[in-house]
Amino acid sequence: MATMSDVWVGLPWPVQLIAACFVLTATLLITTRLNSLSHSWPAAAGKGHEPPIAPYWLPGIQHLAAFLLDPARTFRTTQSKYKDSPYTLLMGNVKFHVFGSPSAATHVFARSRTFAYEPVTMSMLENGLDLPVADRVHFQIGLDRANSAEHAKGFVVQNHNVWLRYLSGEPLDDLMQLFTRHFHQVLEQHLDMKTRGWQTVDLYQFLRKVIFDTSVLTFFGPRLAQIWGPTMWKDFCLFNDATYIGVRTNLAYVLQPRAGRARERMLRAFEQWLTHDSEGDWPDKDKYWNEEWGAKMNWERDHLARQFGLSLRGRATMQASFLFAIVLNAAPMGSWFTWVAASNSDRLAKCRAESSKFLRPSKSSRFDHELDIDATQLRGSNFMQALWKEALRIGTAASPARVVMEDTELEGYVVRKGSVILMPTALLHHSDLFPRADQVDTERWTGEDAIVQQRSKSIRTFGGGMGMCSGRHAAEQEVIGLVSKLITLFDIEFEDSWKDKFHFDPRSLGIMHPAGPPMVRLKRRVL
Ligand code: HEM
Repeated sequence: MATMSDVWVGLPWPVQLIAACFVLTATLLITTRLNSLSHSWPAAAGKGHEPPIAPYWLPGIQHLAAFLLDPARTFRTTQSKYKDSPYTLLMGNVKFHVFGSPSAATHVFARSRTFAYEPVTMSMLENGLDLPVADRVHFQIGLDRANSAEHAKGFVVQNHNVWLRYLSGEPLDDLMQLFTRHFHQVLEQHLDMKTRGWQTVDLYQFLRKVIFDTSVLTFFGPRLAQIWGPTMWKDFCLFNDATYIGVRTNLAYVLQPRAGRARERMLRAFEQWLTHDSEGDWPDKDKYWNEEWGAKMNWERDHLARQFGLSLRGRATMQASFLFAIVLNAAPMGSWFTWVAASNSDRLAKCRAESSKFLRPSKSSRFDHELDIDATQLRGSNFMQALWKEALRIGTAASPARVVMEDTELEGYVVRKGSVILMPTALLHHSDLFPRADQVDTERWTGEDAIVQQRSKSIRTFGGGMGMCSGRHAAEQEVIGLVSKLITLFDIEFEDSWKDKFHFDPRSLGIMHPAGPPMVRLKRRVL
């Protein structure tokens, strides 16, 4: 009778090779899984343990592949195994502790020395935008935190404060009025505003382009598009689309050379844009905007960057990172918020009624469709605010991250220096505080009771603490204003497959973009 070894010897060598590889791989995977299982048992809080490590199969890569493929599903399925306890995902041997409770997020965001956001920004600038090595020192933590005088703080904090100053209050209202004027001008270029017939568009791509063109003109003035040239839009899309992986590793632009070249063209355009009269003062006659710089904050940020001695490429990176921040999320939010407002007839009727309170025909006679926004009335519209919160809650994929700077305790668990705290909105926005969490329900946000406040504290679309999105008020005015105008000016019909459901692509950095084109038909309304 033939033994196993006789059978093995009788096999052709390619089959032997495949079988040997299979056995080796299976052994490696099973050993890794068994080894990881031994660290994965839930540990009680207050006993000096780190959050348990969720089991994994792949050595080295650990949870990275699952996380990149579908972060929200990875967070939710793993959380369901650990009930209310935090847990740890390992990616490239770095520990990412996942905390899904609003109280943990509040604690972390309030302690920016222990849980730092600078390394997160640095990763984006280093990987996504290839910040020159010599400039990186200005983004490292520890240079400035102890100083209280503004001029003695480091670049990151001073730069953040410039954003805060210009993206709130009067400077923001001024900028948003300009945004509104530019929006009408850009809309004319993308839709036939004269016809009363139906026009079909891919809502996402259409709004993405409208928001991009309007933002470039409003925030950077007309020179940037002239310098960048005809490849501007394509370059930005190539760069933006590669950046899901690109914020994590610069390899994304090596493996996708077209995206790498597009990024290079973008940075060169910004370099050239910066080399005009850049040593000069801000002219007294221009309040918050001029054609050279667009928004005054760009001039002020560049002034700061020059004071700190950043290279020309470093300064270009700073400006490009702002372009990325203003378009990345506002564009998908535009199409998703349109769907939230217009896909349901009750909501649409309410939105139109509310919009009529803060939109008014423009005094300018440029376009018959031009509407001005009363920002104070907009902020006071409870219904629009509730709808905005629901849209942020459901549409966000982001997981704000902070790097642990010293060994400490969080919610009774030990977290060690060098590990990362992740606070996924996939958990925070879908907790028990939000029954039927996948459905848009503005009623969740009515009343002043404690539960509404608790819900508000759970919404972390804009992050929190020192790294919190400085453009959150701008985003709110911009997107609510733009969508209100769209539903006021047009009847909107979604294609059948989008009527009842918006299909999200979970592989998104902040707000989820749609999976596939949400086709809509638009027809001018008689106002
Ligand atoms: C719905 C749209 C938007 C979303 C969801 C969003 C979200 C975010 C998030 C999550 C961060 C990082 C926060 C953290 O790590 O804790 C961020 C940073 C930032 N965002 Fe936004 N953003 C949006 C629109 C905008 C707009 C329109 C602007 C500007 C006009 C803007 C300007 C910025 C800036 C400047 C930062 C960096 C803040 C800093 O490091 O000081 N964002 N944003």
